[in-house]
Amino acid sequence: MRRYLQWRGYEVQYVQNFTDIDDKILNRANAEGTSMQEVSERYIQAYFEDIRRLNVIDASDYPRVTENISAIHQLIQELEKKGYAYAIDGDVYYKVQNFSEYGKLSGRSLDDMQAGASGRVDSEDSLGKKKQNPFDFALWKAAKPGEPAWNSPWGVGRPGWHIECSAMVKALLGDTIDIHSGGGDLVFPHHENEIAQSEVITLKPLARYWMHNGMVTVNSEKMSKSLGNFTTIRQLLDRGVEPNALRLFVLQAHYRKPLDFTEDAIASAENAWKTLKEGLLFGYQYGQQLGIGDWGVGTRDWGLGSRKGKTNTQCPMPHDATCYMPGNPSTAVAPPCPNPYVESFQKAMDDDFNTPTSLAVLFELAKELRRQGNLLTHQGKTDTSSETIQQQWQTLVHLAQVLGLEAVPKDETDAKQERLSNADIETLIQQRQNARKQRNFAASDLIRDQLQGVGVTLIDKPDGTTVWH
Ligand SMILES: Nc1ncnc2c1ncn2[C@@H]1O[C@H](COP(=O)(O)OP(=O)(O)OP(=O)(O)O)[C@@H](O)[C@H]1O
Repeated sequence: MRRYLQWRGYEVQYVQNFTDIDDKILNRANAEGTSMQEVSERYIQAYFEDIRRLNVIDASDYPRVTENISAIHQLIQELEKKGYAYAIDGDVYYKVQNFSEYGKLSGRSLDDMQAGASGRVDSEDSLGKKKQNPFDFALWKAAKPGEPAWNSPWGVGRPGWHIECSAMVKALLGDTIDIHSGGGDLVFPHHENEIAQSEVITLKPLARYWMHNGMVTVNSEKMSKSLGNFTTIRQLLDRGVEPNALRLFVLQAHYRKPLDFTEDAIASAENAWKTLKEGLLFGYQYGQQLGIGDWGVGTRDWGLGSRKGKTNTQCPMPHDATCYMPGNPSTAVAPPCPNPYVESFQKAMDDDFNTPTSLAVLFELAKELRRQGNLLTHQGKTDTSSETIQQQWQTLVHLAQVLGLEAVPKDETDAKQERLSNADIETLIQQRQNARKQRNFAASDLIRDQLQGVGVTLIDKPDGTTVWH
């Protein structure tokens, strides 16, 4: 999302907060005999390690709750002053009844919710005596013995969960933010409560857009820590799943939809990445053969700066049009000129970040390049002009980069190693025939899959021979 907005010419300030204090962290620290800080720090570092392996750009800021206690105090005091909060026995609660718009994000009405929750007692108010309404929520909690705690106007305690986000948004970004994101499981009560806390103070919308991602599911159930049905990013990467394959796994579904995690889905994302990677490496493999040098490979200053109204004089295509200038280029490949692929990609992404459709554009290009590559390898020529192929490749590299998908050969020989001659293919087919005769199907499947991975499909004929394309 961030890369796309930058590519469209927006300046993006992206703040991502860490909840470094909550009941689960405290329980873990107690179980381990360590401190809350120690547990939080360990998982924050683990998070950075994993997310960077996935090629996710760092946020502009990573505020933590424990670093924003005074901003939290200030907000709670303002809420109290305006009659939206009340203190009782060292706790402070938000009075939902006083906010007439409570429930507007999730489409719930307080009256309906109250009817459905009569007699309900929750863990924040174990005796059911402190809250005036069961949907009032804690802004500040009196400290229990042994818990980390801060002095406050209401006594020693710690912040409730929801207030941290309102306080950090206000402190770091201002009254209204453009986009607020988060998991769909947070719409109620978390985001609803954020709105309630922020908007009665600022009298402005908290966010212009809410982007809620669908849940990753396992057998149609949410993948979660508490259910224990999770596989971590690290487990997947450590067993050899490529970061880009994981990206594809996520991007192939629209972000608002659920995403079912299965081994088959990961395997199919890995296959998809092989196809895309082949396309992304095309220029490094065939640029020389097509007689147009390295196509900008090695030049690292393409298109820096704003995309608006600038003509890229370095564009290798003979034309007058404005070339695309991504805000954050990290590849050494020249940007493409305007073309229907770029338009389709942009149209899909402008439609609430429709990544499945935008990926289809990438695969169309990758498959076309694979076709060209096969022709060049096996016939030594193609009917399509070098300029056209060059544009297709540059388009693919740049659009893929907008989705954080990148592939660069480790060294120049690397790419060539993946190139098989006709004789190589025939030899592999023969080896596969031998394996099949010996009923070693694991070996024969491996050869077929390896060939498929580089774009060579084998077709077994009824007469026992194998042809390929
Ligand atoms: N299965 C999931 N798919 C997508 N996002 C998720 C999923 N589970 C949690 N999130 C998001 O991750 C963030 C952290 O959530 P949280 O710590 O509550 O995880 P959790 O696994 O649901 O925890 P627990 O099971 O202990 O309640 C939230 O933004 C949440 O919306």
